[in-house]
Amino acid sequence: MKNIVLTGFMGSGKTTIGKLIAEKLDIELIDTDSEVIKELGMTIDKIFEVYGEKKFREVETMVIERVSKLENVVISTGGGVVLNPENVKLLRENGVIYFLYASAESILKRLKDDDTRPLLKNGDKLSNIIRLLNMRMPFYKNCDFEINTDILTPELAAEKIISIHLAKESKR
Ligand SMILES: Nc1ncnc2c1ncn2[C@@H]1O[C@H](COP(=O)(O)OP(=O)(O)O)[C@@H](O)[C@H]1O
Ligand SMILES: O=C(O)C1=C[C@@H](OP(=O)(O)O)[C@@H](O)[C@H](O)C1
Repeated sequence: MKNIVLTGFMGSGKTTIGKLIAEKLDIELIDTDSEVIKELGMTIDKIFEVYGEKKFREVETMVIERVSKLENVVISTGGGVVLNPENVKLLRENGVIYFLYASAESILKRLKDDDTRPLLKNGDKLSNIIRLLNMRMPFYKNCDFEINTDILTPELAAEKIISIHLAKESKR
């Protein structure tokens, strides 16, 4: 089976929905943020503080080079992965890319009390979300399928992705 690759903004539900899909299909879940954390031995927040975003992106691409060679897995990516066309190209080789849409208001609600996302830390959270979301939308829209998480629970979003994916697989 081709990999199920989840993309979308911070708080769009990639980790939550990725876990549900992996459980339901009984396949492995790879989380690129967790792989970067393992690689550098510190939290994402600390990586940004100590090494800066550029180094984080380099290691993130190194991780994607490795995990995109796998098959039959769910890959939950960091929200900035789609910004590098090389990452998208690699992930598409063995996978189908699902964009999890969430509005700025939903993202704010979900991440209101979260302080683990360094890009949302300085300044007003909603302004940061709107600015980044607008800038990134063309990159997210370039994915293969869009799932609106504003109107679906994680459970229903997982089921929808599975049904699209299995239907696509049966036609291969
Ligand atoms: N479809 C959804 N509806 C409501 N809340 C959601 C949904 N998807 C995720 N959440 C909540 O949003 C928060 C962030 O989700 P998470 O899976 O960590 O996002 P990501 O991995 O994309 O950054 C979690 O508290 C999660 O329970
Ligand atoms: O959007 C981004 O640029 C980032 C999203 C984060 O992952 P989540 O989308 O899982 O929060 C993490 O990779 C890092 O903080 C950068």
